[in-house]
Amino acid sequence: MLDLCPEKVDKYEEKLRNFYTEHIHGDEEIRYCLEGSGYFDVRDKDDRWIRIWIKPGDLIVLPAGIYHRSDYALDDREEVLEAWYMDDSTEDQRLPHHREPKELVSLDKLSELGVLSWRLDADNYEADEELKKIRADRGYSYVDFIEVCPEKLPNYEEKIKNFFEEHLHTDEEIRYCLAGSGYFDVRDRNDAWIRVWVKKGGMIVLPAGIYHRFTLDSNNYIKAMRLFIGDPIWTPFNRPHDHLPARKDYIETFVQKDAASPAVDAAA
Ligand SMILES: CSCCC(=O)/C(O)=C/O
Ligand SMILES: [Fe+2]
Ligand code: NI
Repeated sequence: MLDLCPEKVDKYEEKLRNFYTEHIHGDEEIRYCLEGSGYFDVRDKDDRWIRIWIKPGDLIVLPAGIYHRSDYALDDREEVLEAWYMDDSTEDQRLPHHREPKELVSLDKLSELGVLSWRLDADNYEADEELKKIRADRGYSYVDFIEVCPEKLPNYEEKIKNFFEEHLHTDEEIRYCLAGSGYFDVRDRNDAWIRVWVKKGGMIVLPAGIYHRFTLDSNNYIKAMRLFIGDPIWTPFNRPHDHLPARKDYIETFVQKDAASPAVDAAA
């Protein structure tokens, strides 16, 4: 019997984190919910998450070998933002490119690279008080919208190609996904690619000076809000542009500062 609450379980937070880390077992996982509720997430054959809500009286059997995780009270950003280390394959950029076995990266680890994230209510972005507060706190005075698909984006092919060229900006890149999804790839401290999957409701900030790129995923569509402090500058500086002050500042703030920490080092 497992009574999962902070009062009754030792190292409650750590347990929750472990439950929520994607994993498999060699045997069936059988759970019967007596009180409270929780989520079991399982992967479908296309590697998408299916969320199952279990409530009192529900019995669930996960077969041996299925990738899954369970969520009882966790950071709900992870429903719309996932990150992992990429493999080295040059196959279709719109595929997930997980390593084998998968190496997931937590949102806390991303924040150590300066990549910030929120989960917001994308169906209510016009009246959303949380978005208003983020904008006020961070000075995001400018807003526009971009839809990445051949019908809506002028010079679609050229733009798609440019987005996927590794580059940096001299200002933050702030994107809030209102529909669809896409991959923002960022370099870690060892220059390994971390793929950040941003889905509807996910908002990310890439700090000035971080090398990154963007691609659609296999759903081939994203609608995003673009935010900016003041008048927007979208100029990408393709790698290498290491002499730019924004790059030097990034290195000083997020690479050298914690160089001894293995937290977001691919080699760790
Ligand atoms: C979904 S926004 C398109 C990508 C973009 O604007 C950019 O700058 C990528 O680095
Ligand atoms: Fe960019
Ligand atoms: Ni399990």
